Amino acid sequence: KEKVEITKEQQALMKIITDAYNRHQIPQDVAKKLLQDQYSAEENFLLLTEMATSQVQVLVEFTKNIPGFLSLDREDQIALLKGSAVEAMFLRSAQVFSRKMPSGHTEVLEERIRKSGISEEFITPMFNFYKSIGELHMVQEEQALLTTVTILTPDRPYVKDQQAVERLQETMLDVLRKLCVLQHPQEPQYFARLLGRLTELRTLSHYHTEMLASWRMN
Ligand SMILES: O=C(Nc1ccccc1F)[C@H](C1CCCCC1)n1c(-c2ccc(Cl)cc2)nc2cc(F)c(F)cc21
Repeated sequence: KEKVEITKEQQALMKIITDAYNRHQIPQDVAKKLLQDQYSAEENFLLLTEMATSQVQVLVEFTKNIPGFLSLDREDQIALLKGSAVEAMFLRSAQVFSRKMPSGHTEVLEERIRKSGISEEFITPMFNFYKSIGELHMVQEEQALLTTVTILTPDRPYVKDQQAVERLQETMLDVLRKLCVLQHPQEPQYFARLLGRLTELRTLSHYHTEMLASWRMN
């Protein structure tokens, strides 16, 4: 049984990324807003556009703290941000949904989202994803690293130097793999499950344009 050990520099890398991830949170808490009031489909659509816009700004600030990201070709940095923005937003939504809340709050939140204006056909795949993320009970380091791995996806459209992105992603995947083994010793396939979520995330993100276009306005 090989002894898994996170090196000093991997520890430092994880701390930089996790601190940045926690620092660059969404200003106003969307879950709190949704729990406080019931909004019309139009108001919900507006709220979504506001949240998604602020999320992109948060993502740009966050990526500046990923060691090596700013050394990538400038145009590739933009291609990575554009290519991962929707996935990062669904990943953040899933993490918001999976947060521990007082009993009954998650059910109200789910109901408000179901009734927000999203068309029926997307509700099930979306909540299946949110629940599969919730079941992982990720620690914040894993959440931060998973978002980082998502951003550093080499095969995004228009990325020129895919090798450079691949090297960075490999670095993050190595830390994430070790962290998973150490955090979930009783579940050797945990890391594989985690990466499997990224496939589900990509599929969900393909629906994004249609989800917006089919928003049920009264
Ligand atoms: O604000 C949102 N997500 C979000 C965006 C950026 C940062 C953080 C976020 F949570 C929207 C709201 C918007 C207002 C109407 C209800 C859904 N949202 C989604 C979501 C995201 C995108 C599509 Cl196309 C359909 C639903 N899933 C959510 C799950 C939650 F637990 C949650 F609290 C909010 C959620």
